[in-house]
Amino acid sequence: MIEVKNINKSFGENHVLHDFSARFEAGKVNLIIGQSGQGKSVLTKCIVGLMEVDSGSVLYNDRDFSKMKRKERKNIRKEIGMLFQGSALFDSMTVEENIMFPLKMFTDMSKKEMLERANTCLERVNLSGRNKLLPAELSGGMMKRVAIARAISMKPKYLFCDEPNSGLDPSTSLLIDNLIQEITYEYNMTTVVITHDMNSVIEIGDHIVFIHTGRNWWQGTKEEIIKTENEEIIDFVYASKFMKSLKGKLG
Ligand SMILES: Nc1ncnc2c1ncn2[C@@H]1O[C@H](COP(=O)(O)OP(=O)(O)OP(=O)(O)O)[C@@H](O)[C@H]1O
Repeated sequence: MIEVKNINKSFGENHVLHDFSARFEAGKVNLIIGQSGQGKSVLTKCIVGLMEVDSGSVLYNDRDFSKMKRKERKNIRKEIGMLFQGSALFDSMTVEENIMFPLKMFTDMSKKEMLERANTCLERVNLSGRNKLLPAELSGGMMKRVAIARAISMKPKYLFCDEPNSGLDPSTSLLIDNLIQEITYEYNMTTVVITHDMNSVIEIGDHIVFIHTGRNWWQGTKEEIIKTENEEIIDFVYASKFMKSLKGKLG
């Protein structure tokens, strides 16, 4: 579980996060949604320690990240898997080498152990036997699956996904969403997904945090978001007049 308590973050005069608090539970897909520029990326960077908060705290299973020394932070980072926008695979490395990269960096596993782990992860994302392919030989959906395999190679407790569906067609997006959901439940991970994709919200949103003006404006489940009368959410979810006209029918 990750708990964010009263975070404030400013850049000069620009006060981006205002007393932001939220809980992201283990074994759940937690979504952070909101319009552009509302603070989703800044919040996520503060949580994973890529940015320092001005005040407030971030707790990983009750361990206060902001009070930790460098070494302790490093240990927490080993427990975090990251799935970046656009997959961010190393072009010159094969599928297998990409997946083994974090293992080489952060563990003292033998080559044989790393290969075994890479094969297990590849199997989990339905890409068994594709070990020797280069990223250029993969489709966008396959690249994303390799990136997921790499993200879970260290058996993370926490998984962060930044716009996992960007650039994918609707059916491939659904496959990726389902895979993220399945591995979250299977490994009891605390998964945090930043997304603009309403299909993802409806498909996998166990817990949804809607960020608006840098505040935790609304939170709830996928069932609740469809029914809410919160004006800002309605504007976000049903962005067009056409979608607004469907609202009653969907609810
Ligand atoms: N490194 C930075 N230095 C200064 N200001 C920043 C920095 N990073 C973000 N900001 C500001 O913080 C605010 C929130 O940005 P953020 O990237 O978190 O928005 P977002 O909700 O993730 O938007 P998008 O959906 O477009 O990615 C913006 O006003 C942005 O200009």
